[in-house]
Amino acid sequence: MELRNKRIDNDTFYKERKEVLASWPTGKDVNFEEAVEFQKSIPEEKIFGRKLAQADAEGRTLIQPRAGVALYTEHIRLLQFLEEEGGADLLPSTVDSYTRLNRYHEAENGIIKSKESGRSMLNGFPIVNYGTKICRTVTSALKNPVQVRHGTPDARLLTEISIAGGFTSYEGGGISYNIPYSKNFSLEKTIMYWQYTDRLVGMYEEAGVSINREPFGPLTGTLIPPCISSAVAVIETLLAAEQGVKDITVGYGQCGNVIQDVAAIRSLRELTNSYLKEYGYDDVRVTTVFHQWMGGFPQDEAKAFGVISWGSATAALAKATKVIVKTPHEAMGVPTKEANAAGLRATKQVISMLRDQSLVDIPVVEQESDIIVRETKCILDKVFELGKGDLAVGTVAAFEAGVLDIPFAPSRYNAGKVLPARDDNGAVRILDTGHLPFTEDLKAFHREKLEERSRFEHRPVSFQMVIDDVYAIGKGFLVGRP
Ligand SMILES: CC[C@H]1O[C@@H](n2cnc3c(N)ncnc32)[C@H](O)[C@@H]1O
Repeated sequence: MELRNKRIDNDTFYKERKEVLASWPTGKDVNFEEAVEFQKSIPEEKIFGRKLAQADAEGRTLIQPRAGVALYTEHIRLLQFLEEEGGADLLPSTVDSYTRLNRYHEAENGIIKSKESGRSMLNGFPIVNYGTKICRTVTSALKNPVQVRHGTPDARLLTEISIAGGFTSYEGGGISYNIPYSKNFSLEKTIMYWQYTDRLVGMYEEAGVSINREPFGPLTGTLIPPCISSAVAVIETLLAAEQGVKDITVGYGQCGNVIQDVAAIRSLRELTNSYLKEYGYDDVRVTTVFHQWMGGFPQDEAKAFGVISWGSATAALAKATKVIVKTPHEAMGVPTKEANAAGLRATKQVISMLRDQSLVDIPVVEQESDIIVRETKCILDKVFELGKGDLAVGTVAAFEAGVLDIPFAPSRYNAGKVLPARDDNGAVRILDTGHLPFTEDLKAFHREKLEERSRFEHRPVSFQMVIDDVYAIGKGFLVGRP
């Protein structure tokens, strides 16, 4: 089948679905009509998109951790602890790395070793191996809505079992779970795999079951200019909407300059709504998610709480619908449930104290937001042009041409020519625009911002600034000063 941004027809979908459900034994337990009935039996307060919509309407920021362990009994205990002791408003199930690569045999071994050793030998929850019934045991044991978080280029079977298993939200996308995560995975293939995922969500929507979808905003989490993460988020939103998805949360990873971060959330919401409207998807609900600092973390737990609180404050001041919470064990690896709950409590404390304040409409944020909107439109207009109007085809062509280019991404399909560096206030600017289709005035804006830093530091604008900014975090700073 050729790549096209077109709703997958039923015959094609059902033919592919047979192969997908046969790709691991637990796939045979998935029955769409039965799963629809199960999803309809889930209480209102556990429907992910409903809770997001309510918070958005009230201008509140919900808190959500990442969490996942190998044994499902332990996973239930972990998630119950995070909602009881951590105060999580929304729950995750972070999937293990083997499952993300469709290596279910190794995930199976991980479960066995975990049972033998009494500790989690996987870095997440292996949804495919457990299958529908056990997933329902997990999701039914919790008070709050539960979302599947992962990083899977071919997530078709994972989607089937996740939704049948009672999860009411699903993260990821054909670009955001490929380019930042994989080296050799064909972008064309992952876009098509994620069209399958979104078509399945669309079919649940048509059957009266609303599943929230969340493209992965942070991408590589390293100095990502807001216009690049916004362009990817809008593309994945439009591709999902074409398949019938009606409930979308677009995301962004904290970069560190508060004005720019607040502007990034403001412009992301504006861009997503305007592009949905422009392309005729008038009935898609849009919310936003802010990811706390995705860069390196200090080992010292008190310092880590400082980073967590800073991300919490920015999320609150940006009026993000939800914030993804880090833990004081971030520098070490998979956190204990206690550390995870502590990160949540610190976050809720800051979010609550700042709930009556906002920076969204202050002039400097509006100015920064306008820049991001103009930059993102330059990119997206070129993507549509390269695709001769077809967004999916245009996306593949845009990566080939370097029009879409994600800094520090491992994928061979990524040009890797765009070089970001921080300006004198720590905002992420673009030192080398590569093949980004920016207008001259936008290029001049970035050059001038970096010249300001150059004058302050008495050194030329150079690649050394990029290196210094990457290493600055480890020294507890944002801007890598000489
Ligand atoms: C996107 C990367 C983020 O996911 C986090 N992460 C990955 N696996 C788990 C896990 N199993 N439990 C908690 N956090 C996790 C990791 O610490 C990092 O902050």
